[in-house]
Amino acid sequence: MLGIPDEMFIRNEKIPMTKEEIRVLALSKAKLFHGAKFVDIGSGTGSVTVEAGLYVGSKGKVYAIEKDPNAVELTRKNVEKFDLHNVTIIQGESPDVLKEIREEVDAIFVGGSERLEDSLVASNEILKKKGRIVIDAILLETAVKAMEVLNSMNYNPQIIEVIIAKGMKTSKGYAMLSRNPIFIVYGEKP
Ligand SMILES: C[S@@+](CC[C@H](N)C(=O)[O-])C[C@H]1O[C@@H](n2cnc3c(N)ncnc32)[C@H](O)[C@@H]1O
Repeated sequence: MLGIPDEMFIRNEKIPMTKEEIRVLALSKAKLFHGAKFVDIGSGTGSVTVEAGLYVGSKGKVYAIEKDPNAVELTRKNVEKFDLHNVTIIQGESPDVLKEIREEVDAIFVGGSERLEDSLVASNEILKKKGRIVIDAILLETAVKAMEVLNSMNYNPQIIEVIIAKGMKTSKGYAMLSRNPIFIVYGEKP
């Protein structure tokens, strides 16, 4: 079951989190399954890592890659909070540290888009055939770049724009608060 409420994670206002509804969509586009091997590039708070770790279960595996030491610590705390034992946290920058993953994986999520093109090209090296890459982008330029690179690798990329508002209870009723509009780009390795 996907969709852990955001409130259940330990958070840090300086580290932006992929929101609950976006995680559900992104991981469904990744075609995650029980036993899958998954990579989270730019794990930040660890919300996607935790969600994926719970979903793939004890026979699956999650690699969380994060360059910011504070975010690495936060990922570690959330992995511990959810008592996960199938997560390997790798501190460092993608694509440099992707070579530390010495097996093929089923899906890769890119939530940290610095050095995007190089990360996607290196991701292709460790992804199984028919495996999926999913990129979460706030900027239009990031989404366009992701589409271009996936196209050049024959991944037949798709893109969706997600606009969600969540109800917040006030004294007068529910106010619908906007979640950041976001692009999700995804494609499958031929
Ligand atoms: C939007 S935030 C985190 C989103 C994360 N999915 C979450 O739910 O918390 C993006 C993170 O990616 C990291 N990042 C960006 N580019 C990266 C790269 N090339 N390699 C590793 N980490 C990266 C940043 O340090 C930041 O913590």
